[in-house]
Amino acid sequence: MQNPIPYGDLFPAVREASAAELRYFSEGYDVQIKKDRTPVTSADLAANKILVDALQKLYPEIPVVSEEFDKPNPETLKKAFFLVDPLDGTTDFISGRKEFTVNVALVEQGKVVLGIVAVPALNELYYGYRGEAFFAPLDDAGLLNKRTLHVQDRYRPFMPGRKPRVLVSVTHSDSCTLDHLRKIAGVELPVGSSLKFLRIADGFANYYPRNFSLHEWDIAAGHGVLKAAGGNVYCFGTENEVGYGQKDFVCPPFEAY
Ligand SMILES: Nc1ncnc2c1ncn2[C@@H]1O[C@H](COP(=O)(O)O)[C@@H](OP(=O)(O)O)[C@H]1O
Ligand SMILES: [Mg+2]
Repeated sequence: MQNPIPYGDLFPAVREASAAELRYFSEGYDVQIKKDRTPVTSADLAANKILVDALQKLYPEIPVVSEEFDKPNPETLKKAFFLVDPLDGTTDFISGRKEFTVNVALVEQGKVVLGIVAVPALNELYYGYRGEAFFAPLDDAGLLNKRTLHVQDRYRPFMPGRKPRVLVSVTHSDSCTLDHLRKIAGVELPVGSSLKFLRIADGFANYYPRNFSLHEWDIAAGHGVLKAAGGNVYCFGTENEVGYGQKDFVCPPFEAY
């Protein structure tokens, strides 16, 4: 295990990136379509610059991988690296929905150890590091009103007699996840972005299956918070925790609970 990281030093940059996104959200922004045919806005790029600059200044020895920045060969990232998604839920953002997030995770030896997720338009900040997770209002700069997050419900997939509260994407669906949701027959709760992981950590829901590959930056920070709160994210249909630094930063289908 590496030395503990003073992750609180990152909160000012997370707040600054959040404030920038809110300005674009209310005042307008440009949208471009990337090579992978997903959208990126001027808000994604502005937040990305704030976060990447801060990470490189604060922790010059730790490489940064970001959806909107650098995607080195994962094999060069043996020890530790940051995974950043400056604006997860870009489609929600463009639709005027408030469920978009700022995401920073730290991966050590292939496992997520730190997750920081801000939800600018809902004034929420979640963070978790090595077994301790917290919620605080995002504008509570002194963290005077932080509270501990700990999952209460030990739900596991297909528990007999249980009808889970299941998180589903608002904007993306795929046939494999839809088939699985039909089998589960739970109460479906549409929530945008990486906020879904936090809605398990805060007890609103208990299960988030995705039988489809996303990118590691989409899930790492939410995973970090959920894991520190006592939950976890597993490769779909297994009890193996999702790891990071895989080829092209593509993560496997997963279940969070
Ligand atoms: N079918 C799909 N194709 C491409 N990207 C997808 C996808 N489904 C989900 N994603 C990615 O997953 C992220 C969260 O989506 P969701 O709200 O559906 O959980 C989005 O990240 P970004 O907004 O950072 O691009 C989106 O790009
Ligand atoms: Mg994303």
